[in-house]
Amino acid sequence: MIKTHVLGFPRIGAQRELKFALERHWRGEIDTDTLEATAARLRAAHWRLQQQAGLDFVAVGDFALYDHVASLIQLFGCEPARFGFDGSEPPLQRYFAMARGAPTHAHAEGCGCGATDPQALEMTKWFDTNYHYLVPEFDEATAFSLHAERLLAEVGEAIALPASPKVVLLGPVSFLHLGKSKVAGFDRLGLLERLLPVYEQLLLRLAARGVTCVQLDEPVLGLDLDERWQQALRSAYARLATAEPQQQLLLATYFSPLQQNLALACELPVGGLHVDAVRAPEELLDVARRLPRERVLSVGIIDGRNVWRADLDAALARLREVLELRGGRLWVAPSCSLLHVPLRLRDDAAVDGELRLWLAGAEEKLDELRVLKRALWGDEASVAAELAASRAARAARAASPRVRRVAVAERLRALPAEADRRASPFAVRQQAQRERLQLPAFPTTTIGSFPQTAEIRAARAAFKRGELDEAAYREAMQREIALAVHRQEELGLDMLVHGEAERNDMVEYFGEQLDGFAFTANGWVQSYGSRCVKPPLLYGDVARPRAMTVEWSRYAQGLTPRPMKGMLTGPITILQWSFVRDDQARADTALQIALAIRDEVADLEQAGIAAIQIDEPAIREGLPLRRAQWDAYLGWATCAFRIAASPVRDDTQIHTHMCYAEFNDILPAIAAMDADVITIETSRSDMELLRGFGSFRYPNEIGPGVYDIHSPRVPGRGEMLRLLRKAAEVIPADRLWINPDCGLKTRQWPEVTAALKEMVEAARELRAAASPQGLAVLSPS
Ligand SMILES: CN1c2c(nc(N)[nH]c2=O)NC[C@@H]1CNc1ccc(C(=O)N[C@@H](CCC(=O)N[C@@H](CCC(=O)N[C@@H](CCC(=O)O)C(=O)O)C(=O)O)C(=O)O)cc1
Ligand SMILES: N[C@@H](CCS)C(=O)O
Ligand SMILES: [Zn+2]
Repeated sequence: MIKTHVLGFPRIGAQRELKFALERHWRGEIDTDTLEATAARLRAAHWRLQQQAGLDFVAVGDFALYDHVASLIQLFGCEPARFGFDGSEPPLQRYFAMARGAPTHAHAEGCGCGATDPQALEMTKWFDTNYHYLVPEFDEATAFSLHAERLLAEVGEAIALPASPKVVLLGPVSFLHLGKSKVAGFDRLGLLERLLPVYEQLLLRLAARGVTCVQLDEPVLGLDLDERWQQALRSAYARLATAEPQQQLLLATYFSPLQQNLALACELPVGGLHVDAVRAPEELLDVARRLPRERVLSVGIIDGRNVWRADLDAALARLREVLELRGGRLWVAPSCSLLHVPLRLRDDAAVDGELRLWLAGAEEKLDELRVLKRALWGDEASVAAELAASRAARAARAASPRVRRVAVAERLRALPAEADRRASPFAVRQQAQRERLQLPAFPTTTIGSFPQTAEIRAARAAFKRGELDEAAYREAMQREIALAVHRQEELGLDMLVHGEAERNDMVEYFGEQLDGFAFTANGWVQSYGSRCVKPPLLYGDVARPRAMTVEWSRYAQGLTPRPMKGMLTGPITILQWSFVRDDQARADTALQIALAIRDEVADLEQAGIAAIQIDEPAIREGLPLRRAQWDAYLGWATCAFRIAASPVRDDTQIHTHMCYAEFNDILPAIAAMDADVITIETSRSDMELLRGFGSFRYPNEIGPGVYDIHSPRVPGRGEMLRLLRKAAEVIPADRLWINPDCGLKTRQWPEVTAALKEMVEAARELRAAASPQGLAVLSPS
């Protein structure tokens, strides 16, 4: 029996209905019922799409108002004690308090309650994707209890449709693995025994509600697991297998090969196993042979991480091989949840007719599953037209003259060996840059963006609708830039930025201007909570037809005698946050982007810009999930960065910026990027992340973030000074810069000016404290 299903579906809505409803709710404009009604409408619409495509189940439990891991924290009753919930608060209020750090009661001015609002749960990247989940917090006191009302209500909605629900949950071992031990040395795996009974209760409740299939995602099977975590999987599933009454448990893995966990995954006593046959095609037949015959094998054959139309002939051939080995009990699915692709692409107004045919968003992928199922049922004739259309579209893409540019390949081939090296070592460059820039000790700067105000977005929306002409749009953006420059001068910042007003997004903006990229009108993908991104589509060889940022930077520099940092996004971040071609190695694509950025760097220097920042926040996120592949990736990724960064003179200062990262994993690679200055996100870790840079003796200059930009809270200079003193314990003071953690685009101007004022004051106090004895008083070296 061949069945089709999805592991999860996008939830934000084709017109971002969920985003707008959430933001209205947070502004107090709509109540909980109205928000919930929007969410229910979206779920029903998405289930209908799944039904229309003939899926055997609709996915339930994949929907979340903010994040599916945060939903599990509530489902399992392990909201961290630090939030101080007393049980009287409505669940949704607690949910958003955890997600956003919002106060549990509105502090009136001078309400005197003395409480500091708890910080939101930490956000971190979901494996190697651009989606952020909220990190569960565990300690010895963590207890679990079942709060299944919301999930059971969603199951009820699906049954009422009527549809057959398959409930999708993160499995117990991945849930613990993805969480964080809040106390040093606390072993969260020890909580498994407490957690499993709650999973058992849940399975019973779901069975009682008529749910016959539960998908338990254990993506940690794609990681290098030590024996303890492997053993945890064994004992967890041995126990869940005995839960009565049994429904079919489908264990799902994705994003990465199983490798040393393959035998384990095949042995676990569950009803079925889903594997990612896109990321690990080489393992499929091995799994098909090993998995006991009575179990379901779910083959993730449609790429859930990318937007290209599938090669259905190849997929059918693979699936038939599996069928031959196993007989029936074959399920067909996308490789992972479709959360990571836009809902619909084939009618996107911004994509030209030729390119549209090459694409498949979530809805189009459902259709591909429909075609595959019919063909596998032996009814290939009924889908012959669809198969032919798919074949023709793939062939057209492969043959399209838009994909290949001979000059790009030739330029890469001819690139001199020294193209990824600066002319002189850092010490020589540092001297030249100090002479040119004349900055004070502890120079202050920001990461690039200033608030993307409603006015900025409205002006851009009007420009895109054709209601504002190009000259008027340019003037509007120049006014914003002038405002940002003026405010920075008033604040007394040392190295200025133009504020990125003209950018819709730090990646999409470049995608819109580079050849080889297309962009969508509505290809939104959730990044976190209500925030979305529209990843550009990188379909062909990359070239830069003209300068992309120079005019804005030149304009901004013309407004001030202080140095203005040019602002670019690096090749790996552009690669990682775009939907990239699947017909050539990612490394080759990265090098092509690097050449385009290199030309922009050279043009900025030519325009008199003395410092150029090349952001690479996604370099850590792009790290393969298996350590054995790290060196190869880091080799080409750092090379791509250096190619972009190296065409400049010694006295042009190259900055890079990274946020979100467990930097310590990749310190040698960060050093190998050889940026003159790196700014990093460190404030939320209380500078602990910086220690690695200290012990590694990171050789160049560093700006450890001194305040968290994710919160509207304005930190005092005392807090910043404390962090800076901690930083100076590990980094020589003459190499320290002072800056926020990341860009300020999501913040409001009043918070920004207040926080930066404190930051500049902190720098002044530090300078005063450091003289006349010299900076050495602050520094260990
Ligand atoms: C640093 N981060 C980024 C990641 N990935 C990227 N591709 N870019 C990033 O910056 N990954 C990690 C983090 C994630 N962080 C964020 C932070 C903020 C957002 C965000 O605010 N997204 C916006 C959409 C941004 C955008 O594209 N804006 C466009 C369109 C704006 C829009 O919605 N226009 C309205 C009309 C507006 C009006 O009339 O007032 C419309 O079209 O209806 C623009 O500025 O032109 C979001 O709203 O979610 C994302 C990730
Ligand atoms: N220059 C970008 C970096 C974000 S990671 C910004 O400031 O928004
Ligand atoms: Zn950042």
